[in-house]
Amino acid sequence: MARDGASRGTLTPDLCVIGAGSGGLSVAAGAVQMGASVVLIEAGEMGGDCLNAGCVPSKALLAAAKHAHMMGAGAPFGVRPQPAEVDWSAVRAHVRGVIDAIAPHDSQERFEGLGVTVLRAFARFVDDRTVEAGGATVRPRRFVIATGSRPRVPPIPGLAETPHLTNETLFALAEKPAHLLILGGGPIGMEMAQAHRRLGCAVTVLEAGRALGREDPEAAAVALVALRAEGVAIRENAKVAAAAGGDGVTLTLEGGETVAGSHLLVAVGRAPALDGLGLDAANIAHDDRGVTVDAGLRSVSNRRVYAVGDVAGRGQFTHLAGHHAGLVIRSALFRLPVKARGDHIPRVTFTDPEIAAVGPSEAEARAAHGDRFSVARLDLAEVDRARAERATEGFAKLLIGPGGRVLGGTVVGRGAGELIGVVALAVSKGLKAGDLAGMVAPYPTYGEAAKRAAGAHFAPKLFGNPWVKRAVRLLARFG
Ligand SMILES: Cc1cc2nc3c(=O)[nH]c(=O)nc-3n(C[C@H](O)[C@H](O)[C@H](O)COP(=O)(O)OP(=O)(O)OC[C@H]3O[C@@H](n4cnc5c(N)ncnc54)[C@H](O)[C@@H]3O)c2cc1C
Ligand SMILES: NC(=O)c1ccc[n+]([C@@H]2O[C@H](COP(=O)([O-])OP(=O)(O)OC[C@H]3O[C@@H](n4cnc5c(N)ncnc54)[C@H](O)[C@@H]3O)[C@@H](O)[C@H]2O)c1
Repeated sequence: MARDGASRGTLTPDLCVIGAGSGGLSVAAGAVQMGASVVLIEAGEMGGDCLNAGCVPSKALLAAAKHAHMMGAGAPFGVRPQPAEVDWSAVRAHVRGVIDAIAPHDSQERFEGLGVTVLRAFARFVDDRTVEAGGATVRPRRFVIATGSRPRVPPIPGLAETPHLTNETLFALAEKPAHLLILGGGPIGMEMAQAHRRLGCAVTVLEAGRALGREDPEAAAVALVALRAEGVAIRENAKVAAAAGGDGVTLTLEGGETVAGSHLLVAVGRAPALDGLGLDAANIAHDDRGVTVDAGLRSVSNRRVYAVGDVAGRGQFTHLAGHHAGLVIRSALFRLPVKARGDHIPRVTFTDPEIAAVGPSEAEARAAHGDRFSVARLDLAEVDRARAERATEGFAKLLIGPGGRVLGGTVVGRGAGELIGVVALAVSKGLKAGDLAGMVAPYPTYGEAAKRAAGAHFAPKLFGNPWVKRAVRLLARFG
């Protein structure tokens, strides 16, 4: 079967999906299995950013780093610690091996086996209903743009000419950085800072504002204390004015101070991948967040077109792209009305301790609900499993709105990413604090934290309440 578009002529499928990353693959797999004809166009590697240069390699690298860290951290458990010896090329092979193990699931062969026509070429709109890719012309009933995002490189004088890494090159780096400078203290910057530090690199993060600035500030503080204690140098409010190469990299801060390192990773956010796609030829409105879509993820200016994932401008997560895919399938194939909500989409930053959240920030919830809003929280120091594992730093915090409804929450600590699932379910289904408090969580698990945080919401009403005490005494008289 041809792997580019050259021999295919004009194709007229139900759906043409542009981009075979998290969003595009989910749309294509779902749609073809429901009977739609699908053309999927991918210019680069099948699997997109998540598999090749994002979630998968970053979490695999963090896993290796965690092992190295644990070897040096046995003392409190009565286990003699050993300094870890890191074999950088073996760590690389581990990361590659994890990608290779997942790749078949996203492969051209698997999708062709499902009945999808896969074109390995760069797609470009030539008019409002036609895309060209390689030698093929595609005129589908509907388009789904799923082209993702690319790393943003800020216009710092000298940076373009200075050798620097991004997520696209970091995981293939052959040599171990002696001193990794990281521009940007968001999720990519902080996850990679901890991974490299634990694998034996010196690491300095230069963040223009507040590190982990999108997280709950109290939760971010817990993670930042841990990272600093491990030796990650984190410089906040650090404005880089110039960059220069040579023997390594030198960054000059506003004010003149210089910071030097062996390598530089740029992780200052993402830009939608729309270059060369020909959106203007197709009357597809777009801005610097991505394709301009309505609540149903449909282009506001070309109704044949949907956008999903990073390029839809509503957040950058694999699970969000997957969620978008489900909505678009419902809309494009079954013509059902759909509305993309954001309030129930969880987010996790995989530092150790992890930070996980869903719903609005505490400040947003307070502004929206005033007196009818409250916070219920539990410190992990009160959870027996956390005590047993000496992982007591952190907390679970629930945001509770009118009528006891769970609006969202934040968990910071070991396993926070697993714990947030139940809070996300509560938000998505409109559950109340009483529902979470009534859940039976197995003992001893971190899962108790969400239940007991919800319980803390009721404790003053139940335990400090003279009416409750009076009722109990009264009922006791009846034997
Ligand atoms: C370092 C890093 C770590 C991350 N970790 C996590 C995490 O732990 N959890 C999480 O949920 N998210 C994480 N993300 C975010 C996640 O990777 C993205 O949100 C997700 O990949 C978005 O999926 P997508 O389908 O929108 O785009 P992508 O996966 O980027 O796929 C887009 C595809 O479109 C192709 N393409 C682009 N233009 C064209 C064109 N004109 N023609 C044909 N093909 C084209 C590209 O080659 C690419 O394969 C991470 C991202 C990074 C960078
Ligand atoms: N665990 C996850 O789910 C995960 C992990 C990594 C990435 N991602 C996704 O990828 C997205 C992109 O991550 P990111 O960390 O690149 O971006 P980000 O936008 O989340 O964070 C970028 C950080 O860089 C800082 N910054 C911007 N310009 C700067 C400059 N010139 N100098 C110094 N600092 C500067 C910002 O203040 C911000 O703190 C995330 O928002 C997230 O959606 C998710």
